[in-house]
Amino acid sequence: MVLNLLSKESGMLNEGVLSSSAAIEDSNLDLTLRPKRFNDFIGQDRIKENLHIYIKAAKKRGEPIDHVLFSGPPGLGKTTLSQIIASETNTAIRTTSGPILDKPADLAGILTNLQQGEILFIDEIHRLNTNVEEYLYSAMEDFSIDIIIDQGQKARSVKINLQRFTLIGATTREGLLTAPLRSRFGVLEKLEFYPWEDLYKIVCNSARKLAIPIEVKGAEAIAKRSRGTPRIANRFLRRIRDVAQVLGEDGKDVIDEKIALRGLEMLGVDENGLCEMDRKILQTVVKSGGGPIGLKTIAVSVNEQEDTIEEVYESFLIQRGYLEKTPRGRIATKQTYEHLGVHKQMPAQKKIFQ
Ligand SMILES: Nc1ncnc2c1ncn2[C@@H]1O[C@H](COP(=O)(O)OP(=O)(O)OP(=O)(O)O)[C@@H](O)[C@H]1O
Repeated sequence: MVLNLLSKESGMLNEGVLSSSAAIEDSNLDLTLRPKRFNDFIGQDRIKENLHIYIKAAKKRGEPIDHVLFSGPPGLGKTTLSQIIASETNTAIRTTSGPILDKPADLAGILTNLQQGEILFIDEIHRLNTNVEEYLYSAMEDFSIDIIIDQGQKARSVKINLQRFTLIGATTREGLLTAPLRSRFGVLEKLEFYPWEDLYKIVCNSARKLAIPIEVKGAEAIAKRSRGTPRIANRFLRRIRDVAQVLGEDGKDVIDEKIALRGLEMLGVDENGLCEMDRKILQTVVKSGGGPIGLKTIAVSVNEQEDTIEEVYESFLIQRGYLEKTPRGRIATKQTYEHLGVHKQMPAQKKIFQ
C-alpha cells in the first residue's frame, strides 16, 4: 500500500496527487516542521539579516515595518518568513490570497478590520485582479481607501482612514507584478534555491522533530536531490520514512544511504535531483532539435499547464544549467544532452567552394 502511494506520486512535485488522507497528514506535518523564529529558519542569510535590521529599526521608531514583497519559486519559505516576521514583531497576521479577493469590497472588509501594526499577508499577489489591485494602492501608500456608499443619484465616495498595517505579498512570478504595485513595497526580497548543505540541516532538523532515525549519508542523499527546496526535502523525508519502515533491513526503520536512494528512485528522482516531468520537458526540447521551442509547445507535449512549467519546473532547470530561456524560446544546453545521454545532432557543415 505504501508502495502504491509512492509510485502514484512518482515524480510529481505538487501536493495535488496525494490521496486526501496523505495530504492532510502531510499538511499537519508541514505545520509541525514550519520554523517559528529566525533562529530555526535555515539559510537565506542575507534576507534574514536584512529583515532583522528592518524589524529592529521599526521597533525603535515604534512603527510597523514597511510593506514587504517576497518572490521566488514555490516552497522556499515565503509564507514561513512572513509568519516569522509576525512572531518576531509580536503582531497578528491575516492571511489571504490573490485569487480569493474577487472584488474591491472583499479587500475593503479585510483592510478596515486590521488593527494598528497588524500584517496582511497576500499569497500569489500577482494573481490579484486589476480592480482589487488598484484599490490596494491608496491603502498601501496613504493608509486610506475610498468606498462608495448609497446607490444611484445618492451614491457618494467616502474616504476611510485605515490603521497603519504592513502588507506582505508573496509571489512565484515577480515579473507579472505591475510597476505601480511593485513600487509600493519598501522591502523586496528574492528567495533563492538552497545549497544542499542548508537542505541537509533542514532534513536533519525535520527528522529530529518527527523522531525519524536517519544516517548522515541518508540525509545527504535526500538533501542533494531535493531541487534546492525545503518543502520538497521535507516531503521526500516523509515518503522515505515509509520506505524505511516497510523495506528496512532487519526491521530497522533507519534511513541510511541505501534506503534513501531506493526511496528517491521510487519517487522518480534521478541522481541529479531531476524528476520525471523535468526529464520530459528536457526530452521535448531535445527532440525539437535542441530548441528554441516555445512554452506552449512544451506544455502540450508534456501535458502540463504553462504556468506550472514556468513556476515549478523551469526555474530549477534554468538555475541548474539544463535550460536557457531566450526571446525565441527554450534551448537545451550541453549539460542536457549529457544528462539524457543523447548525442547532439550538429547542423550539416556548409561546403566551402573555392
Ligand atoms: N529556511 C527554512 N528552514 C526550514 N524549513 C523551511 C525553510 N523554508 C521553508 N521551510 C519548510 O518548507 C515548507 C514550505 O515553506 P513555505 O510554505 O514558507 O514556502 P513558500 O515559499 O511560501 O511556498 P509557496 O510559494 O508554494 O506558497 C514549510 O512548511 C517549512 O516547513
